[in-house]
Amino acid sequence: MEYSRSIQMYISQLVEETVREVLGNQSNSGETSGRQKLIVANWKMNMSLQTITSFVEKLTLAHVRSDVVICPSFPYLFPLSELIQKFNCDVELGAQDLHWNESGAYTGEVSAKMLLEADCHYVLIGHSERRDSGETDEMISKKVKQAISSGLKPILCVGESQGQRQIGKTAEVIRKQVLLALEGIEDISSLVIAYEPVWAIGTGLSATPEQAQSVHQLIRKTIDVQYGSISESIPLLYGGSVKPENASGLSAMTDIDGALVGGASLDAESFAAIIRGFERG
Ligand SMILES: O=C[C@H](O)COP(=O)(O)O
Repeated sequence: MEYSRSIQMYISQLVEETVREVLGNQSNSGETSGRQKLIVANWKMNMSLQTITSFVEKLTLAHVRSDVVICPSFPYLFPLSELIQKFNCDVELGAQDLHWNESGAYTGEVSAKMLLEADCHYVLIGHSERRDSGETDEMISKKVKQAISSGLKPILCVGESQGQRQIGKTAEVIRKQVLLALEGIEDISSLVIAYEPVWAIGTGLSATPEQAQSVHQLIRKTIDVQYGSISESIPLLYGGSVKPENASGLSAMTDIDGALVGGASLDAESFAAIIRGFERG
């Protein structure tokens, strides 16, 4: 009797060790990070007053569980905020940009204070479409500082071009973009980073989960070297042709904590399907 109990204990110990070993080896999938999934819609210069109403209504009915943020064009922030309250929709608002100064003679710009008044909690900074229009790393860094000091959560966008990837410069470009954007910033507890390879944006050509994971790992490592263990709590989103079909594959990667979705976020059903994909992954 005693003998069979110790065999049983030995077997269950062995099973436990094997399970631990298998899980330990699955560094790229299935591991629980403890980070809540965050799915962000970047509507860019799209939608209308009419379409945002039906969008919020449909998204509310989809009853998604993840943290969801919608970043509309500036004029839609206030009506969207009202719709979110009206339908009791569990999403937060983000802006697509901000200025680094508090106020002044900056025609066409929007301040952090104005975004907070419009009920924004997040703000995209350094999107490649803005970098393309002349936004420099220095401007991006000032915007990140302004967002953090004002109480907005910056979603810092980084990503390499196709040419940079082809000549093997991806790691160098990403590390540089991250470090320059965070130069002189001590408190990064509210930071979110989105990895968006430029060649995957709006092209239908998404990075594979493995390609994205390897850059996300590099970003986390870069933050770790500079800031230590807080790197483990920074949400890292992937963006670039995210669709319902590739969401769960991306989400299964250890360092992919959510998505920044462009085109596929314009339709409430496809956006909800992406959110569900991330919840499954
Ligand atoms: O901000 C979103 C990204 O630019 C991705 O856009 P996309 O999903 O249309 O490729």
